[in-house]
Amino acid sequence: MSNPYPGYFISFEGIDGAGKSTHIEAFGELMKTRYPDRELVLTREPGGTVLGEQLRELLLHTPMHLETEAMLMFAARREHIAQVIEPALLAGKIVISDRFTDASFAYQGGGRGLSLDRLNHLEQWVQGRPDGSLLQPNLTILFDLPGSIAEARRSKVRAPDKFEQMDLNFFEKVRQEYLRRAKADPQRFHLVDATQTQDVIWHGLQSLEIPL
Ligand SMILES: Nc1ncnc2c1ncn2[C@@H]1O[C@H](COP(=O)(O)OP(=O)(O)OP(=O)(O)O)[C@@H](O)[C@H]1O
Ligand SMILES: Cc1cn([C@H]2C[C@H](O)[C@@H](COP(=O)(O)O)O2)c(=O)[nH]c1=O
Repeated sequence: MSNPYPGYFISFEGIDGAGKSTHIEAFGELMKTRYPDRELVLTREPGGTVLGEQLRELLLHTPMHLETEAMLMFAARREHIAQVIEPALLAGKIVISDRFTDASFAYQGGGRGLSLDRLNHLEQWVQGRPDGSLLQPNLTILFDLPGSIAEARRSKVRAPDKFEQMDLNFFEKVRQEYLRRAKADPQRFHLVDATQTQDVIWHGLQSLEIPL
């Protein structure tokens, strides 16, 4: 079901190091140029609110039970939706989020092995609307990259957080769950072959049709 909001919601997804952050701001600028009448909200998960950023600190640096981790991801998301995403969409804005619920299915589900049933329940709770539909991005841009290439790219830039310390097998499972979800919902997902050069990827993003 399509979103009933006048705004438009885009999420960027992919395993750590796939190249989302490299492109997200430029993509936001592109949206501003293309749709000057629309305000843009650039945000991220976990995060996007004061509480969400505090939860992000905990989630990225503190070991915890898998179910605690999943519930905190969704708690941060609930706050994000209530304070940022839904008001912006109701006001007709374009929202671009660096990650959303697909990340929970990919990381806590595919990567760590939490049952998809549990995640579906949390998703219903947090994103369910009175008419029974779910708040979902209109478009999800998935940067797909083998874990080994992402690992090499990551190691050049920064000290790893809790997730980035996971091994290749973890990231391959995360990647496969992202790909499974993309295959199950081809209308929402746009798959980017992130092995390509930044220029080629950027060119592809520029020619993406956004039905606004
Ligand atoms: N197409 C590309 N080819 C080669 N290197 C790239 C490409 N895209 C991004 N990089 C480099 O890879 C590194 C990781 O990119 P980036 O930070 O954008 O990944 P990310 O998906 O946002 O990761 P995270 O989710 O962990 O924040 C950066 O050093 C970036 O310059
Ligand atoms: C939303 C969300 C995120 N994660 C993980 C994925 C990443 O490793 C970090 C966020 O770091 P980034 O540099 O901003 O990409 O959090 C997760 O495991 N589950 C989620 O729902």
